[in-house]
Amino acid sequence: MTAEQAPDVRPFLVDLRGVVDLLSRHIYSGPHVFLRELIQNGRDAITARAEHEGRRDAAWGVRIHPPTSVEPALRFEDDGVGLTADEVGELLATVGRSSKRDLFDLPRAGFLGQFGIGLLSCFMIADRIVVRSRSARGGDPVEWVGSTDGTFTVRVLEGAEASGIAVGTTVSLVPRADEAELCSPASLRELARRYAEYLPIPILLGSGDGSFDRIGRPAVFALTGEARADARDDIGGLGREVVGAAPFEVIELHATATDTHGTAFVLPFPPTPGARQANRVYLGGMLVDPRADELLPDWAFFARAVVDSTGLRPTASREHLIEDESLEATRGELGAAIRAWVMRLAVERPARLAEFVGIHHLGLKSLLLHDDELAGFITRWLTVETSIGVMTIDELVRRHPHVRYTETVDEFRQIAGIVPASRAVVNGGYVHEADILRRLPLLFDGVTVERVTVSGELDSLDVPPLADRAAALALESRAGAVLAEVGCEPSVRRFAPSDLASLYLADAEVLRSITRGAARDMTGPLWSGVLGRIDESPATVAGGGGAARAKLCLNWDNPLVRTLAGDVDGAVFDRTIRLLYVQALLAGHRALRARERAMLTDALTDLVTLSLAR
Ligand SMILES: Nc1ncnc2c1ncn2[C@@H]1O[C@H](COP(=O)(O)OP(=O)(O)OP(=O)(O)O)[C@@H](O)[C@H]1O
Repeated sequence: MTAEQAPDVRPFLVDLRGVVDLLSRHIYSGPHVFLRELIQNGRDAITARAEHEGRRDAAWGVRIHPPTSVEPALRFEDDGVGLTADEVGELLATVGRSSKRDLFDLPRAGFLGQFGIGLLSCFMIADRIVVRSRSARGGDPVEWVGSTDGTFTVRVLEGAEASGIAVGTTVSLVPRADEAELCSPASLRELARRYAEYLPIPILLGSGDGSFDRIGRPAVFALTGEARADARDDIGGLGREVVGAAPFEVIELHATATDTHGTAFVLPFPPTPGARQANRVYLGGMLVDPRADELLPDWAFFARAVVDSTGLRPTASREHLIEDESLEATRGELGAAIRAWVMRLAVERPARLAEFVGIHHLGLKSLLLHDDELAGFITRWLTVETSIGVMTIDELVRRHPHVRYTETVDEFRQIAGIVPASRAVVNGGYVHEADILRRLPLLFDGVTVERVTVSGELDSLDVPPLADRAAALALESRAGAVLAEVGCEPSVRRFAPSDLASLYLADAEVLRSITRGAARDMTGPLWSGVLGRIDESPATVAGGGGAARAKLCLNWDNPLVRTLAGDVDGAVFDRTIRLLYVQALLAGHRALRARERAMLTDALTDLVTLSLAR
């Protein structure tokens, strides 16, 4: 070939068997979608006929005839615009060719199809597709027969064969034995309902005796204005179906950007952790995605939406939405509607908002950290655990404008046991809790927050009265000698209730260091060395790990502790202190180390022996 010779331009050759395999295995989720594609083609053909004739007949629809013992083919009839002989060759026999794109190759408004592959999905259940059609534009009817081997025939029907064929199209296919179940009346009904129950055209399922069952119901979820108000009960009923229980609330949704209308149902229970949003999306009344999780913003985890749209775009499989600008804009508008509902609830029905927050508090907590405006409305209705009981943040800041909180659940448990009601402390140990508490000064005028620690609270406990100070100090030093072996330091204080003799208290870092110590005892030399170095590191020592020790807080108001401060026999004193130590550990839900278990057994045995000897 010389440089001047025109290149030999040739089209790609397509092996239809490969295309069918591609569609069935990699594009569509399964063979059942063939019915959706047929219904969609019928619906588009009716739209095209209405355009062509300038009128729409309400009776135009689609009729599905399930296979019978007499007639093994599934027949699918529509009253659409039909096809001429030329169109059949052009549109049905060319993979990827569609009449539903405009001059600029964009999807035509009002039409559901656009990719020019839908009809091929029928090859997933049958080896031959027979299409008979009469065009509304005139001419004789035509028959197109396509096979999985990639061949097709076209013939014009005349005379007796043509008589009785009305304007519209009939697709016939004999399902392969392995797909026969899919074409049973029950399965066809289920599929037609799933995909097309909201299509605004008659969809009739033949029962075999010439009668038809109409499938479909009004798309109440997409109604607006007065019609919506009239359909309140039906919308509530749909909500029960979607949510599995009566929805907490029903919110009207609109997104003008994509002509999307629908309803969000607020869950009456918290969603399971990690659950997807599962919103139902219809395009032009046909189901696209029953579990779309990209329709609403992530934060709207408490709602399940059902919407119908003409502006959102489906993927080629028509089973998902394309993540594009229009979906983003829609998400924004629908999110704004849900947010507006929350705000309205706060102003108009605060008690109901409190109920909502009570149900969804876990998820809402993470949301509030990122949304100041919502936080302003919702935070006060969140409940928190405090040392004087569970209460709303509203009540907390009214009773204690200076909010004292702990960073961990462990610290909270320890502190809650010793602080008086006037110095209530809030448990900030649950997920997001401390972050929310720290933001309270920004949300409420005059509120301040303070993080409290175990050692700080211990320091603020009352000391014994002046007259008893010497005896208390002597008790501390005598008990200190006993507890040195377990690295614990006694501290004599006064706290309620007085029948509580001792408390084991330790800051978070001290507890971590104790855990590392226990691990060191159990692991080999390598880990032992690593864990040891953590305790010796400057950061740990500075943080208290090296110097700070766990405290056994002895209650000066307790009669046993007072007795111990008196003239008690050395052996009895030692054993009693050890028992108080172990008892405090157990009461604080601390795991006993080997040496503490031994301490418990020995102390009990010794005390019993001593008392028997007397
Ligand atoms: N029942 C029908 N009546 C009239 N024309 C039809 C019918 N079914 C298919 N066609 C014509 O055949 C073309 C190809 O149909 P096909 O279902 O393969 O793709 P599509 O509907 O255009 O797009 P999609 O792949 O998105 O469904 C259609 O664009 C339409 O012009």
